[in-house]
Amino acid sequence: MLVERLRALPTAAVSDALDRIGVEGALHGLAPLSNGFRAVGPAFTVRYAPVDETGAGTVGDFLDDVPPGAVIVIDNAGRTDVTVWGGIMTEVAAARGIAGTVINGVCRDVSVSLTQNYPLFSRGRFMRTGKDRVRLVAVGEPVTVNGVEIHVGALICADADGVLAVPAAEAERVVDIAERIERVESGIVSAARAGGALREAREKFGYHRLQTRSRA
Ligand SMILES: O=C([O-])CC(=O)C(=O)O
Ligand SMILES: [Mg+2]
Repeated sequence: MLVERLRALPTAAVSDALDRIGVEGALHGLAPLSNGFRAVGPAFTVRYAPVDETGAGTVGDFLDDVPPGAVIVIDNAGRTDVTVWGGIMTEVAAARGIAGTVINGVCRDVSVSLTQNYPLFSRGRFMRTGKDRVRLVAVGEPVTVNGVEIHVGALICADADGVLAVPAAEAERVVDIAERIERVESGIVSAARAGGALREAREKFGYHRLQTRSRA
């Protein structure tokens, strides 16, 4: 299954595979709260906006609608001054088998995520709540993070290096290419460890052009 194959791949190889087919999927500026965090699964998208004149707004009630195995992608327009995720949400998401949460913004109650080993990826951490400050404006609609459009069902792949969104229609091709890149890179390391020159191993295996755009 595609999600399982993706789970075995580092984001670095998947990113190179996206480069190779000319698709933008890397979400610049997002990082895990802990280097051990890894999350792979179909995106469940959510978007927030600042509260309007009614002042009514809150954080997180959509969680009851998220299926197990999904990766929640929250777009709060990159805001770092108010949270859109916290400890209660972490506890509930972890208990329900949600694969992780990616936030174009910040979260709080970080220690709960670390204790629960629940994978969170964000622009950072901050304690001031989004309650009364943001309102949910879309669930299940495409969101755009740093120019990358993410649709529901795009495969999210996140690890210590950061977060990628792979469009569902390209996922099989991307996984095939990324697996090949991993095999080639292993071959280079083996050849260099066996005493060969790194320069020669890279040349022989075509390292410099693994990620180069190709129509083949
Ligand atoms: O206000 C928030 O960011 C939500 C929060 O603390 C929680 O879910 O525990
Ligand atoms: Mg809290």
